Amino acid sequence: MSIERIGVVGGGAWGTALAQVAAAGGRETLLWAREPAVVESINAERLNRLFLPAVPLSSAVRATGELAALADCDAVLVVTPAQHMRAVLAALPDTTAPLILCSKGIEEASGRLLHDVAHEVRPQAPVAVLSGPTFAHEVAAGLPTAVTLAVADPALGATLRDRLAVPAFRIYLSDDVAGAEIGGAVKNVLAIACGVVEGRGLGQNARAALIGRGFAEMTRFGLALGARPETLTGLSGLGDLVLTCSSTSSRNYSLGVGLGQGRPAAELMADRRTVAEGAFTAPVLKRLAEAHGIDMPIVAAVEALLAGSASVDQVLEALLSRPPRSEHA
Ligand SMILES: NC(=O)c1ccc[n+]([C@@H]2O[C@H](COP(=O)([O-])OP(=O)(O)OC[C@H]3O[C@@H](n4cnc5c(N)ncnc54)[C@H](O)[C@@H]3O)[C@@H](O)[C@H]2O)c1
Ligand SMILES: O=P(O)(O)OC[C@H](O)CO
Repeated sequence: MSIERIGVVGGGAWGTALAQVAAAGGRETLLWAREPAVVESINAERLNRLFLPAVPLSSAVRATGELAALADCDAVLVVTPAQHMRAVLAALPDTTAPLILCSKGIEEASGRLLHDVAHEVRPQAPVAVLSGPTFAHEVAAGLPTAVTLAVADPALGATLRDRLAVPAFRIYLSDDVAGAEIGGAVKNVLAIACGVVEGRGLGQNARAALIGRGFAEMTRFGLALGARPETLTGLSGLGDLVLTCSSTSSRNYSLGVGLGQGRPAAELMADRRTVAEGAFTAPVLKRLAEAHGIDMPIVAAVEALLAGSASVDQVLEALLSRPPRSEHA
């Protein structure tokens, strides 16, 4: 199987950065963007003025507002916000090209992981997941980055890796598709919690404690849903958790900082153009954890803050007054 022409669905920061990677070496890459202003600024100025304004784009990246234009792509990177993925996949032209899901989240209405959504909507297409510690602006600027590419078929994985990898964008293969997705979805919720710690001035010990205990929650949830431990300790799990929990470059962490400063979630979410996926993942993750009998108190605290059903001081009090337990229980 030869993969030359890559399509990218989603002209936000991450879709644009991935289009830049796919266009390395001057190979034509077609980016579908929902906003006509994004299509226009990429084609006319080589810039995505709305979502990634600081990085000049390769002339091999071409933008379109028509999903039908992706019909003859050999592979399609899907980079919409998680809650819109089903609708956009359903609107894609009839293609059996591999779909590489690059979004991080869980579908709120169904509780399904995104690769399950993709299999349901596009049963003929092979599905892969690309995830890991990746701030879009750094990838687009060519800074060194490593990711997990998870796909059931190792031959397809190798073909996709060989087409997409460049020296500064290292791709590690895995066949643990669910595991790669779970790390990326859960870390966004935990990053909100770490932002709250900063916003409320709780200190760096507290942030490290949240990363450690948050990782315990990610591990419990992941193992219950069939993820492998080495996936959760790898790039798409612990690697991404560390990145997102320690930088205001993260939209999720920044949202948490605002919550920690006592600003209401509704105010912080209003008029947001960019997506903080953890805000949509938290309620469905809490629901799934309860349904599976998995203890996830940090996730529950973030959900309560976002829903406005508890204050920062109340969730802090609840977390600190939990009965002592074994670290490994
Ligand atoms: N930005 C990053 O550094 C980064 C890195 C890795 C993964 N991701 C993931 O990639 C996904 C996309 O994030 P992003 O950062 O590229 O987005 P963004 O925040 O830069 O932009 C928002 C995106 O949402 C799209 N959108 C809004 N309403 C829509 C609708 N109704 N239907 C379809 N699309 C709609 C916009 O067109 C735009 O592409 C998210 O799941 C995110 O977690 C982002
Ligand atoms: O800005 P965030 O919080 O969506 O994080 C971006 C990436 O997922 C980091 O890997």
